[in-house]
Amino acid sequence: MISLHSLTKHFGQQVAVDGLSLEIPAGQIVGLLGPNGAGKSTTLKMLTGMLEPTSGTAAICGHDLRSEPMEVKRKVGFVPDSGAVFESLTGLEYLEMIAALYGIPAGAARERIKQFLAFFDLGFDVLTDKLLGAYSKGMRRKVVITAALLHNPPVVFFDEPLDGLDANAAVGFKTLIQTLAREGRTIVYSSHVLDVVERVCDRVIIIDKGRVLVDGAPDELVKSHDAPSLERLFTRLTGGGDVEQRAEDFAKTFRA
Ligand SMILES: Nc1ncnc2c1ncn2[C@@H]1O[C@H](COP(=O)(O)OP(=O)(O)OP(=O)(O)O)[C@@H](O)[C@H]1O
Repeated sequence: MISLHSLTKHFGQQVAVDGLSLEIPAGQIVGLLGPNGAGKSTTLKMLTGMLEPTSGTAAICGHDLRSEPMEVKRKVGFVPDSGAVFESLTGLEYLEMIAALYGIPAGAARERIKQFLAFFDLGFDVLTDKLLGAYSKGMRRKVVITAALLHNPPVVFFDEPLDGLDANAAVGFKTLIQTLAREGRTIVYSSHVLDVVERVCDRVIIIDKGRVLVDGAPDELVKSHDAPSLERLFTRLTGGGDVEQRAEDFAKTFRA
């Protein structure tokens, strides 16, 4: 469903993504993890057509990123970590604009938007009474998630999707993505919240400096590395093994 072939991105001298090659089949929820600056967002931006690779390529549902960029965009939904939206539109104006870009008829789009509102337990007026710039962070995130899923894409990329969602919305969201995957959609989920990743994802890929460190089912990775949890495995692999000791030592420097 998603194939990466030596996907690479340089920013000047810096190598952000270093020859990633991966196969992700339909119906899988893949957690893409890595420390700050590892290359996660850059990878997702290339896979959604927002950044051009320096070399290598990828295919989504058989469509090549470079030669069929519009087909790729039709097949993917993306919730970026920035949560950026057009702040001078209302939520409804924004979602109707997104629906029009994907060629969804106005009536069908309105019905679908109402289903998302019901899922998030929101009234229709929240989409009409304010500009997006005045929305709370969680409300904006709900609109961005709706926008990413409105055209019913077979592949969805989430970059830190729970950021700003309240506990109820987060629980509903986790169930939603697990159900979407069971129905054959492919989900790539990038997050720093490792206990959620451990519970939700079928497969975890940890990258650092743009390269894959480990790739496998979370429980198997934890077992094969003899680690107590995914969080511990992550810190061990990414140079954070002594983080607690360093935090303790640093805290002592605050003593009067
Ligand atoms: N537009 C850009 N111009 C220059 N360098 C960039 C740009 N975008 C990303 N980088 C660099 O590429 C590297 C990878 O960044 P990226 O945002 O992909 O990391 P990340 O794994 O998503 O990190 P985080 O967990 O902090 O969000 C970083 O060193 C970053 O500074």
